[in-house]
Amino acid sequence: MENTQFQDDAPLLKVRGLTRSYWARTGCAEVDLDVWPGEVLGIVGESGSGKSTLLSCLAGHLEADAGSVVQGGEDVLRLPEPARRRLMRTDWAYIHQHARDGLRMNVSAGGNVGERMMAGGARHYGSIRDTAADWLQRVEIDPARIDDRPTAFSGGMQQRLQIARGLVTAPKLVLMDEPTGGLDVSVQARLLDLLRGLVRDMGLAVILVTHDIGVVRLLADRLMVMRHGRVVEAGLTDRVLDDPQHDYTQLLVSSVLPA
Ligand SMILES: Nc1ncnc2c1ncn2[C@@H]1O[C@H](COP(=O)(O)OP(=O)(O)OP(=O)(O)O)[C@@H](O)[C@H]1O
Repeated sequence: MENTQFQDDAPLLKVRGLTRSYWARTGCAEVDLDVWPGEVLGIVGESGSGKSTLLSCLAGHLEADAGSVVQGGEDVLRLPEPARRRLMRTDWAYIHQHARDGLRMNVSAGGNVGERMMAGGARHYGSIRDTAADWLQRVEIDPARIDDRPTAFSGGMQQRLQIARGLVTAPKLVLMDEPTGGLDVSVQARLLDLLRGLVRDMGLAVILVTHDIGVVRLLADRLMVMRHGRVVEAGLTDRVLDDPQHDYTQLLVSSVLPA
């Protein structure tokens, strides 16, 4: 008989030994991490520390050289391509730094959200449109703009639309790559507030890559610090930021390192 107690206590995602090189250069090396349901794991490090390589391997945008990424007893890295794509369209979401990488710019705002619902099996046009309108409202976009294309939106609106598109299927896991990067400071603050509310309300598990300590302080429950492709320190966010153990983390926290 299966041990349900154990299953309830199991991490949502278990990553072991994830490694990816670019010829002789290390992208990320032997990364281990667990993500628990409903928690935000922040990954920080200076430019070139391997954050994007790690996230890209998890998302399947990049092939790992070694390691495993286990969800529900299955190694996601070894899924056949169609199953992997299905996972990314339904149970997982990826929020790109640049909204245009995660949106279809020549499709209406409602179409962008509806398309993802349809990939998850929704078929009824009326309810898809209603849900899309609800989601626009949820991310503070006027639902009257449902038929506008993202090209007519500001950068902040585009990012909020990308978030609506990603979250409409209530994914189990959201991978975020610098979700507030490249936006004005005031727009960033509003977006962070919105993200924090959505993460809390939906109980989302998130892996959040950023070089911005302020972003992880606000959003992340736990933190992992990377350097030269390896994890140098990990722990509860407050502990890592307020009492960093590793010299590199101390430098990072005191913002001496370049972004
Ligand atoms: N396509 C590539 N070809 C060769 N080397 C690469 C490539 N992409 C990344 N690298 C190297 O891998 C290492 C990790 O880079 P990565 O982009 O993952 O770091 P990062 O922490 O995400 O940096 P950033 O914050 O600037 O995006 C760096 O040494 C980088 O030069």
